[in-house]
This record gives sequence, structure tokens and C-alpha cells, in this order.
Amino acid sequence: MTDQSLPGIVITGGSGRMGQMLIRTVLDSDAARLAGVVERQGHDWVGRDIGTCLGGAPLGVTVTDDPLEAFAKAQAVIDFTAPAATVEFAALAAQARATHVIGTTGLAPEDLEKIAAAARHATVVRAGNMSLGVNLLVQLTKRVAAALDEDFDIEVIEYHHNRKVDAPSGTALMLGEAAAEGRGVALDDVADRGRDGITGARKRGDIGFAAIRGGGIVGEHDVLFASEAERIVLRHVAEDRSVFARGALKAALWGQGKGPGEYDMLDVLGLKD
Ligand SMILES: NC(=O)C1=CN([C@@H]2O[C@H](COP(=O)(O)OP(=O)(O)OC[C@H]3O[C@@H](n4cnc5c(N)ncnc54)[C@H](OP(=O)(O)O)[C@@H]3O)[C@@H](O)[C@H]2O)C=CC1
Ligand SMILES: O=C(O)C1=N[C@H](C(=O)O)C[C@H](O)C1
Repeated sequence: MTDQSLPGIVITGGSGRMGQMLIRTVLDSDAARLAGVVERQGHDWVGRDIGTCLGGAPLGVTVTDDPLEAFAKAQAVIDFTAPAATVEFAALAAQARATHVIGTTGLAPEDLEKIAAAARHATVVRAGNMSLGVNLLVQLTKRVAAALDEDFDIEVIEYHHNRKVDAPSGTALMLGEAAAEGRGVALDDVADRGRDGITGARKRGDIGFAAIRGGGIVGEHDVLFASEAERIVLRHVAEDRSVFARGALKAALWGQGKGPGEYDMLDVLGLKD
């Protein structure tokens, strides 16, 4: 019997790669309960018990295509879906006053504005990567970039599976932002996000991005600092998706009782400078 006093968590996009991992992570947790699973209208999981959808015994949670109804019965929503869905869910989570944990990447500036508006009414925790390791790497990147001058070229290289739809990855952008912050520059002024053809020589001070896509790679990120005489490489490898799911659940629990506002995993993990 599920303990109804535990914070209730809704997972959006439950059939996705992260959705399934998140459902299992919440079900395995003794600090939270699965309050709902949302799929889009017409999805063949809608109306079915989530336990059955996952190939096991019924769990008493029926998959719904009505996000507001699900959010209203929960304390937090964990959302790893797609930009258009996440913007819609942000407004609904705010309406329901549920903590909204956003892992979705590829968000455009106008999406971020709408999320910021929702965060005026509810707690939002958003990060392009919810793992402890990457968030430590973000802080290391900032420190190394601050310690080195522009004799060191900075490149962020990311490796992902062949189903990923956005580039650079959310993590690569977090690392690029950290490097730019360490250097005291704005990333938008120095980012070089795609090289093809006669590009000319590399511009001093640029921060370059490269995206590799292949097979089932979960997610790997290198930050390269290269001078004429030496090279430093900071590297993170996600062995499986559980690191993201565990971070997301931690964020959902951390968000309970926080006031409205937009936070990130550095807040959750206590890693802010
Ligand atoms: N921050 C982090 O730590 C991490 C972030 N991510 C990010 O999470 C996102 C999802 O990744 P992944 O799980 O691999 O992708 P998937 O494509 O496997 O899953 C996305 C899921 O969202 C569903 N979805 C999309 N729109 C809606 C909607 N309107 N209503 C309900 N469900 C919807 C999709 O359903 P359908 O198939 O019907 O479209 C699908 O089931 C990506 O942006 C990825 O970059 C991934 C890992 C870690
Ligand atoms: O799409 C993925 O899979 C991942 N996306 C995130 C990103 O864009 O950085 C995090 C992780 O690397 C996996």
C-alpha cells in the first residue's frame, strides 16, 4: 500500500527513454510516490495502468492525457519531454502550484521566457543535466576557464545516441556558459556552434562546440582547453540514465516548500559559488 503522505510525483512523457527511467526511480523511492503519468492524446498507454504498460503487475495509477487533472493531485511534476510540451506543462504546473522539474533541452529563448513567467507562481527547477557529476564539472569548468587566459582555446565536445534531436546538447551549453562566465565574457559573443567549409582560422577567445551522434551513447561531454604546448580535458561520462532520474527526483523533493522562483541543480546540490 502506497503511503499517501509522501509527496506525489507526476511523470510527463512516461513512455519516453527518460520517462520510463523516471517512473522506475519514483517507484523505487521510499521518499516519494507515483501520483500520475501523462501521455499525449491518442497515445496507446492512455487509460491503461502504468504497471501493465511497463510489463508488470497493475500499480493503481492510470495513464492520463489530462495534465492539469494529474498535476492538481500532485506536489511535483518531472518533465523530460519536448520544448512545446514543456512550455504548456509549465503554465499548468504553475496553475496547480506544483513544483515543475524540467529536464527538457532544446528550449528556445521564447520558451525560456514563458517558463520564467510560470516561475513567478510556482517553483521551477530546470537544468540541461541533472546528474551530480555534470554539475560538478560545470563548477570545475568555470574555475579552470578563470585560471587560464585566451592562449587556451576552449572547445566543448558532446557525444549522444542517434535519436537525439537537439544540438548542442543542453549540457554542452551549460558547460559553455560556465567557461564563458569563468572568462568574464558572454557566451553569445564568443560561441562558435558549427564549422563547415572554409571557416578561416579559429578566432582567439571563441568557445567552440562539436556534436557527435551515434548508436546508443547515453551522454558524454568533454571540455577541452588547448594551448600550443599543453592540453587539459575535463570529461564526464553517463553510464546510464539513472543518474539524470535520481537528480530529477532529488530536485522534486528539494522543491517542496520553496517559494516561487526558477532554480537549477547547483541550487539543489548546494554547489552554487
Ligand atoms: N536534463 C537532463 O538531465 C536530461 C535531459 N534529457 C532531455 O529530456 C528530453 C527527453 O529525452 P528522451 O527521454 O531521450 O526522449 P524521448 O523522445 O524518448 O521521450 C520524450 C517523451 O515525451 C513525450 N512527449 C512529447 N510531447 C508530449 C506531450 N505534449 N504530452 C505528453 N508527452 C509528450 C514523447 O511522446 P511521443 O513519443 O508521443 O512524442 C516521448 O514519450 C530531451 O529534451 C533530452 O535532451 C535527457 C536526459 C537527461
Ligand atoms: O537527450 C539526451 O539523451 C540527453 N540530453 C541532455 C542534454 O541535452 O545534455 C542530457 C544528457 O546528456 C542526455
